[in-house]
Amino acid sequence: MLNKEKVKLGIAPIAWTNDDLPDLGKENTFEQCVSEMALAGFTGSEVGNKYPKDPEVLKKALELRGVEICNAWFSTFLISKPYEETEAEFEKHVAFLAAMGAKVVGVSEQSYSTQGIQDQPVFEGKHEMDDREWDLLCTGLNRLGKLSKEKYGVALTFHHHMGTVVQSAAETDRMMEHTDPEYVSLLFDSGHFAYCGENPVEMVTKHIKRIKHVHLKDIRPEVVKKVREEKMSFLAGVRAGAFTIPGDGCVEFEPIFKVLEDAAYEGYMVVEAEQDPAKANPLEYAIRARKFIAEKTGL
Ligand SMILES: O=C1C[C@@H](O)[C@H](O)[C@@H](O)C1=O
Ligand SMILES: [Co+2]
Repeated sequence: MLNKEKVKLGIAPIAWTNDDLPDLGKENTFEQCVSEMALAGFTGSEVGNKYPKDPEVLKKALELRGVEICNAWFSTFLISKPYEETEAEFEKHVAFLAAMGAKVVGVSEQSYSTQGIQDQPVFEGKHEMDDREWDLLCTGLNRLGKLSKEKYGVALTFHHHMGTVVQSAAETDRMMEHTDPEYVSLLFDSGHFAYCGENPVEMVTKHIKRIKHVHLKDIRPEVVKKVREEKMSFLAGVRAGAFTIPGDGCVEFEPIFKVLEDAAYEGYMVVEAEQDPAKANPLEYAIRARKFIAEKTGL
């Protein structure tokens, strides 16, 4: 059994309103989103664009609903911009998270990322880093992680992601190997490994000692096949329903939960399933996801 005191459950606002595709869920308000998260039985949330920027205002709205902020995405540009530029933005972001009481920050290297490019097939043309870029990335992550840990008590967790320089198992392994475990941990996202054809169970097993945040994301394999065959972009795939809640796709979650349980994982598991809210009612899917987690883990 996963330890109820140590493992908390969150859900990402991206199922209600998608910051990368603002027309998806534009009618859904911040209040509806966080109220429905609470109603479905989640106590943690990540941060969306509609969330109040003032930490006190946000805290009050969340406390009323028994929800807290557990993480927020941060895009780094360590291999394409001067380190200082990324650090200045990162520090503001981490200060906000620390004020909200979050324990981790989820970082993704977005230099040359194809994730937001509408007409770029997600399975083609991804940037491959050379040795110099690998060094810039890993050195930069260590520096950012040291800053967030030592100044704010927030752990840097790295999010591997489709269309980015760290997408595959080999790229994730290399990033982990060349960063300092003191300062850089992994944000394990089951959906992104499954999407690019990697085995999420192998990846969670290999990196469990350094995983400090988990995204529970599932994929619809028939949609991902279509994305590959029809050379669709990442965002076109999202619209078509490539992602869904855990238990609704082909990812095997039982062995993933078992690895987390055996390692006495402590931290958040966050349901993250961006899809069109007009087709997949966010409250309904949140309730289904919560039920699935309860059935499989006892949480
Ligand atoms: O953690 C994530 C944040 C999103 O913005 C992203 O595109 C999604 O796929 C994801 O895993
Ligand atoms: Co994710």
